[in-house]
Amino acid sequence: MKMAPKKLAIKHSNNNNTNRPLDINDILSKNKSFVIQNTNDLNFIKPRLLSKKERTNLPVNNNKVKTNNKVHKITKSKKNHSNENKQIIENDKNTSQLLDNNSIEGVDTTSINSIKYTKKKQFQFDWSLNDDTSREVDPIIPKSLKINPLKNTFSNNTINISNKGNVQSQHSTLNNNKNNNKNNNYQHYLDKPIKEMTKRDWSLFKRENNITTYKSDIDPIRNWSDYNLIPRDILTRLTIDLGYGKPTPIQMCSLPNILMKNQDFLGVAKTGSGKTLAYLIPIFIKLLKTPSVHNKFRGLILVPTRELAQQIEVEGNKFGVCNLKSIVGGHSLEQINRDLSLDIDHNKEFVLIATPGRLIDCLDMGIVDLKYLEILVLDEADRMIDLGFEEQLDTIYNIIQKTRVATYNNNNLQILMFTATLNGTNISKLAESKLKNPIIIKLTSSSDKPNISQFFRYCPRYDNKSGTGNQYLSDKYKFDTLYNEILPHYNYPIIIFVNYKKTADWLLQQFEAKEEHHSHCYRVGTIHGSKSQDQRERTLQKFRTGELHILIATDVAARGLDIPNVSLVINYQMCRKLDEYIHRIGRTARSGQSGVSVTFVNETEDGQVMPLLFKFLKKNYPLNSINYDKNVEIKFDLKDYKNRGANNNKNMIFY
Ligand SMILES: Nc1ncnc2c1ncn2[C@@H]1O[C@H](COP(=O)(O)OP(=O)(O)OP(=O)(O)O)[C@@H](O)[C@H]1O
Repeated sequence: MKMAPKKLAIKHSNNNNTNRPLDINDILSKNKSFVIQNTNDLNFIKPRLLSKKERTNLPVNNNKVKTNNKVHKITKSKKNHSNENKQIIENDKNTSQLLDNNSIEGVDTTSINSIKYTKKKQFQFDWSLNDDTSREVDPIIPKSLKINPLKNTFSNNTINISNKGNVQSQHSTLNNNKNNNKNNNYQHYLDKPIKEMTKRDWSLFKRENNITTYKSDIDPIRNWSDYNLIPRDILTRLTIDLGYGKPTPIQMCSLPNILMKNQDFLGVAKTGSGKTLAYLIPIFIKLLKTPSVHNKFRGLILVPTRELAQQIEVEGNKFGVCNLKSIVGGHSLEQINRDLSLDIDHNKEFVLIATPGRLIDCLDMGIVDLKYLEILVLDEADRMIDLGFEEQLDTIYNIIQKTRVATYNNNNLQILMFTATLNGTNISKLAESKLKNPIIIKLTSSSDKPNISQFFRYCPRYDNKSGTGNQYLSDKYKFDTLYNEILPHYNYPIIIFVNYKKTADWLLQQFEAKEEHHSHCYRVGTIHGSKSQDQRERTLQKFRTGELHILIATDVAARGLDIPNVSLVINYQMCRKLDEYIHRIGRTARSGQSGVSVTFVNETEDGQVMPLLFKFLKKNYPLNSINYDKNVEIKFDLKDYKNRGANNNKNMIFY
């Protein structure tokens, strides 16, 4: 119910009756003085009920309501300025009353009452307009949240998020928020200079990047330029030439810890997460910072496979700050000797990359010496143990300890280990025996897993009468499934992993046989241990350049190989170890991309490893990334999986 508004006066304003209600002009023209002459004058100020329709048709009144709503809002939001508010309300009230008193009509007094009510009864929140709880400044909400400015429906409220994850506010509202935050001494941790980061900021930052640290009192870097660790030429190479806007989480941790602590280091991070640069950049910086030892290897990187050694050599030499040289099996010692002196700049420091066996040969023959070694990296350390290199690693380590002279740069040999999978006992044995009081960085939370859709396809083993497996029939079924159902849906490059060299060669023949009858042509190559080193290198090079579409490989290609844009990995034969599976599928979905893996399984051949793998995947990967067909569900008892979000599909579609 509302009191009679003064609008009635307007209604009758043309009335010549002397008793007509006065309108505002009359009142103003009477110099704001109104004297009630007789009781009739009072009639129009008597309260009168109005219908809703009448009320909404009253512009004067509506304006008044707006004014009062405004006052109401101000009252609510400015608790910290209550005196000021009081003043505003009082002013507004006075203004209203002034109008009321002068015009008498046009005032909705309930509005004023409501202000009083608001002030008295309504709960006053303990923040002011200057406090901001929006996403842009909330440290708990990850900054990586992408806001598409084009989809922002609030006009002028555009928010740009740069590819480095920095929020740039373009609208005054957000700028105001920032300014206000400054006034309140509050800044998001990514906007702070690194020195001003608090303990809490660091823990939020680490949580956001899935970083777990042990025995490290050095905070990570957030950008390449933090702590001024990286010299200008390396920085230019990283950001301008390679276009790497910011370090990956493992690089954020490895750089400051390795460079500022001079302590041993163990880094565990998923496949394709940039582990190679996580040790190469610190090596470069360390060797550049300290006095040169001409023509001597000051850095050594040990890797399990030849291909990985050569890949690191190529990647590292792109920086142009050190001479990186690789020595691998399959090359004669004469050739290695020759290669070591080719294409080198004597003003730059030397870093050696090697597989353990060949390195021992070269040390024995005096082709290389490690007297001046300052930093040793064991990349894919667990794989080296799996391949039986443990003894060789010990030999190399002993030679280094014996021959190494204490340089003026550094008395300790700094040892770094990197791996994507922590193969329990083996790696901890190695870490214990080789690393002294290491800093350990783990980036292994489930959200940090590569974005791979993993499919499991049941492929039965066909048995002959004697009950032994009919390899031909089994393989034929798999190949037809692969060729007809899966490959047509994917772009190259594609990698097919097998367990045996003979299976690789057989598969190649099947592809070649198909090409005779089909117009579609896959260019396929194989890589395995029985190929000469030269053949292996040429095949890999062709695959990298796109000359080959499909690479059929044994596990020589499972570790570390970085071939961009691999869309699909096939496990034509499931491997025997969980960590090998992780490394194989890790050839796709590298550096933040997504990918697909398809694994052919049956209970006869994979009965031992698959239950363990499914258990592992359930614990460590998002279940909706696991897909399998009905037979896989039955044979491996995956009902529980389905309930929890994995996808089973009778007619599995692999894309
Ligand atoms: N800071 C970065 N920003 C973007 N891309 C990067 C960055 N650092 C490295 N990369 C790219 O990411 C890809 C994967 O890197 P890398 O081969 O070092 O991975 P990895 O962790 O060693 O993988 P694996 O465990 O399989 O050996 C490479 O193509 C590399 O060039």
